[in-house]
Order: sequence, then structure tokens, then C-alpha cells
Amino acid sequence: MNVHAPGSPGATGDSGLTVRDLVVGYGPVAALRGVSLRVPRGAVVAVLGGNGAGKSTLLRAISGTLRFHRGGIASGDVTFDGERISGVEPSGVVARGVVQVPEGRRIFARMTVEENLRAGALGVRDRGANARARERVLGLFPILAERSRQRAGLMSGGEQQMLAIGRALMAAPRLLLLDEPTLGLAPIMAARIAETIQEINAQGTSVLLVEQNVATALALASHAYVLEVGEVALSGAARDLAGDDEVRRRYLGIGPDADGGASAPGTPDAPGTPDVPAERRTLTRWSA
Ligand SMILES: Nc1ncnc2c1ncn2[C@@H]1O[C@H](COP(=O)(O)OP(=O)(O)OP(=O)(O)O)[C@@H](O)[C@H]1O
Repeated sequence: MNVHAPGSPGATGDSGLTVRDLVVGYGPVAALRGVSLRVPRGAVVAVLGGNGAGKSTLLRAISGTLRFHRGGIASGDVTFDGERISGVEPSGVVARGVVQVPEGRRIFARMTVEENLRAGALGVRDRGANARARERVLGLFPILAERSRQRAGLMSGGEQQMLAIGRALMAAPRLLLLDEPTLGLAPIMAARIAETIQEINAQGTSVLLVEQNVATALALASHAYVLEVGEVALSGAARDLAGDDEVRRRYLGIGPDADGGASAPGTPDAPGTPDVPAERRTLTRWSA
């Protein structure tokens, strides 16, 4: 069993993303208290945790967007492929290959689908790269071609999520930061998004995935970190975490000691008789 707590970066070397001892605050509010993690090149890594654990803050610290939320890095650093990106402007982080899809999609609702996609490619000067990115996005999401002239705000939640991911891919990222991509989606649409994340990764893009849906995240990722009140409470190979009795009991509501829903909405009333499919259960606080 490789599950360990608290987590330290598992892999070594400079390729991919390395977050070291990151301390982040919003004024007096400490949101991250010494978080370290690795996303090796080519990997899908998941960050799990309940509301307020610091997941979005971590992504903002990586993408350089903390200041838009009146937050700041107090100490620690972030490197990507050996180059420091903490302290770099958001556009500079994008130019270095790291692109975030923020929570809540944040598409430009009044603009068309096509205009949204073009906005994602604003920093890309190379026409060939632009055309390749467009081809890739429309291959992944044919609906975006069909709806190219439609106002983005009129699409369904799942289609808007596709557009948000497609817009991010227009910048041809090497690392995609995804904040709760399945949140609020119908199960069939959430499954479709999960499949697409796999496909995007198979095409060579690394993914750092923030998710409250533990089952989905552990199925997609090779490695996962559990954040608890701004700290890494647990980390390890996704397979090990998914098989870990405590994770299964606390986060998935599975196993002989499942606590009957005291800490996890959707856990079965009686062990072994789940009333909600495991993939629909979400993470709640690690309240030992
Ligand atoms: N703009 C902000 N100003 C002040 N405090 C903030 C701000 N954004 C987040 N926080 C605080 O920082 C902590 C971490 O929040 P964060 O949004 O990163 O958590 P999260 O794990 O993404 O939760 P959620 O799933 O609810 O989005 C929380 O205590 C939150 O209240």
C-alpha cells in the first residue's frame, strides 16, 4: 500500500508540474498551508477534497489568477518543465503551456461558440498550430462545429462545459487545469466529459483534475491528493486510494464499516444496500 499522509511529491525530476510547499492566503485567511504535489508529464492527477479545502485556490496559484480573487502566494513555488511559473502573469503561464478551465465554466455567454473558441486562441500566433488546435477541438466536440454560430449562453450546461474545455484547448496546452468539470451535470453528460478527459490525455496533454466526485476522479487519474483544510491529508496511486478501506468508507460509502451517511451524503443507510450509485457520491469533509 503506497497511500501515505501527508503527501510529498512522489516523482522526482523537472518535467511536468511541481508545486513546492505552497502557502497561500486571502488577506488574513490561510487557504493553503504548505501544499506540495507533482503532475508528471503525460499524467492525469486528481485533487480531491470537500468544500473549502483549497482546491480552487491551488489551481489559481498555478495559473497565476490568485490576484483576481485578492489572494497571494506567501511562500513556496510552482515550476513547469523546470521553469518557475509562480509570480508569472496569467497570460505568461498560458504561453508556457498551462491553461485553466475555471470552475463554473465562465464561457462568454453573449458571444457565439466560434467567438469563444477564437478567444481561446488569442495568444497563438502560429496559424498552423491554430488550425491543428481547432481541428482537435472540433474532433473532440463535434457539437461545437454544429453550434458555431449559436450564442454560447443558450447551450446546455454540458455543452457549455465542452466549450470551456474546447476554448482552453485552443491555446494548445501541455497541461490542462480542470476545476470541477462534471459539477452540476447529468450523469450521462458527466460520463461523456470524463471520457473526453481521457481522450485529451491520450492525445498527449497532462491533466490536473479538481473533483468532488471521488469515483470519477480516481477512475481517471493515476495519482491523487486529498486536500483537507489547506493541507495534503493523503496522497497516493489512485488505484491504492480507491482500494484503501478508509477512503472507501469515508469517501465512497463502501465497505463493512461504512458509517451510514453520518459524514457522506448519499452513503447507504445500511451497508451493502447503496441507494445512490457510487459514481454519484461526492466527497465530504475528512472528519476523523
Ligand atoms: N476570494 C476569496 N477571499 C477570501 N477567502 C477565500 C476566497 N476564495 C476562497 N477563500 C477561502 O479559502 C479557502 C479555500 O477555498 P477554495 O475555494 O480554494 O476551496 P475549494 O476546495 O475549491 O472549495 P469549493 O469546492 O467549495 O470551491 C476557504 O476557506 C475559502 O473560504
